[in-house]
Amino acid sequence: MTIKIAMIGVGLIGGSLALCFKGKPGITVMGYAHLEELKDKYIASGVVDAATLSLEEAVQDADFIFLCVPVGLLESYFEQLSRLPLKKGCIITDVGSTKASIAACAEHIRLKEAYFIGGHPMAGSERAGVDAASAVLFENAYYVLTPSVHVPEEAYGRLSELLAYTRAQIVRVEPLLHDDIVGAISHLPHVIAVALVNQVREYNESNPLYKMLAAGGFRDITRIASSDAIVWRDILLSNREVLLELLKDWNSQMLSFTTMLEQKNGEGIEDAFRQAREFRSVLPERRKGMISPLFDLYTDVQDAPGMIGKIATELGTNDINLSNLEIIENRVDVPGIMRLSFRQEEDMERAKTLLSSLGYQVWV
Ligand SMILES: NC(=O)c1ccc[n+]([C@@H]2O[C@H](COP(=O)([O-])OP(=O)(O)OC[C@H]3O[C@@H](n4cnc5c(N)ncnc54)[C@H](O)[C@@H]3O)[C@@H](O)[C@H]2O)c1
Ligand SMILES: O=C(O)C(=O)C[C@]1(C(=O)O)C=C[C@@H](O)C=C1
Repeated sequence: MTIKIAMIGVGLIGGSLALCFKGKPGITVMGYAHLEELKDKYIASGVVDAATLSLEEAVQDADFIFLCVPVGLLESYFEQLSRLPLKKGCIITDVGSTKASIAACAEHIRLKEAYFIGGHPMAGSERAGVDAASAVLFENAYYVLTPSVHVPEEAYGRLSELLAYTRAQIVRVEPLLHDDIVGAISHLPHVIAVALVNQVREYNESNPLYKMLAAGGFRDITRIASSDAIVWRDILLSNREVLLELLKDWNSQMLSFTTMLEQKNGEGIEDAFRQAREFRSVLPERRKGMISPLFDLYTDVQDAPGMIGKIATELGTNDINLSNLEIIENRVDVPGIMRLSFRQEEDMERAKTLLSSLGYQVWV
């Protein structure tokens, strides 16, 4: 039996899903591109089996259709699909970071022979486009599905079964609840990161020392400020009402810090840090693999040509799986100058033993 999957939008998320499915038994992945140059790029990058500029051709006889475009385009694509001949029992799903608006749209435009199941993989990155796609992006991440009451269990089961290729863990959530929660843990943090970077950017205009001294703390909290402008414009506008409430609460949090500082309330500040640390320490372990390697090792290496290659070769020769290697430009917050990241703790331990035995100073 063959399964045809149509990916509408083959960027970071669509491309990563395509990579999870492509080459699996009986599966063919067809990408839809709205621009000629993208069609060629999707094919050249090897992320899909085939690509087309025709939406009709992309979805013809498809068993699954994934809408992986910015949230602001979801409803228009859903509407176009509802007018096209689709295979009986076809499942349309999306990956949008908000779920209420597309759920309402699917409620309004009832499909005849197909089913809609909203989806949202809780993994991503600040990068965009097919070049950023990765087959391991969703590994161990949660993948939210928001089926309406009209979706038969059989269809939900078929989609869940396909998504097993992502190695993500499926979780079922109501669309409105999804938007409340994801608003707080994803959308608000993006707003805060962007606002913070822009605040510092303005200070930096009068003194470039700001940029120069920006260390780990600033980088840690602002990575997501580099996210794609169009994707995030759409997410924020789609979850506007939730965000307006969240921002009110955020302003209260800021006001509380202002008051504590005005009143020199050290105890209050300590409490705030302690409570935050306690809550953060019980968050589930970092789940996704691509940009958040689990086990980091730091080593001090001489600034000499070939050092990186030498270390990488030693690890490779000893069958130690290195996930990422980074030269740290700013050393204030970490002990070494090279960060080696491993997906397996065992690999990290073996690397530590090996590099120590070769005379490198190593910190975990
Ligand atoms: N970035 C993340 O971390 C993340 C995580 C989970 C879900 N999402 C959601 O995934 C969806 C895609 O985001 P992404 O991060 O993959 O963005 P992306 O920019 O990497 O990919 C978007 C894709 O849509 C295509 N596209 C743009 N306009 C189009 C149009 N008019 N018609 C057809 N295709 C068009 C782009 O060419 C690109 O291939 C969004 O809905 C986003 O909310 C993003
Ligand atoms: O890790 C990141 O860079 C992300 O922004 C991923 C992230 C998030 O906020 O956690 C962003 C958007 C999503 O819809 C899901 C996940």
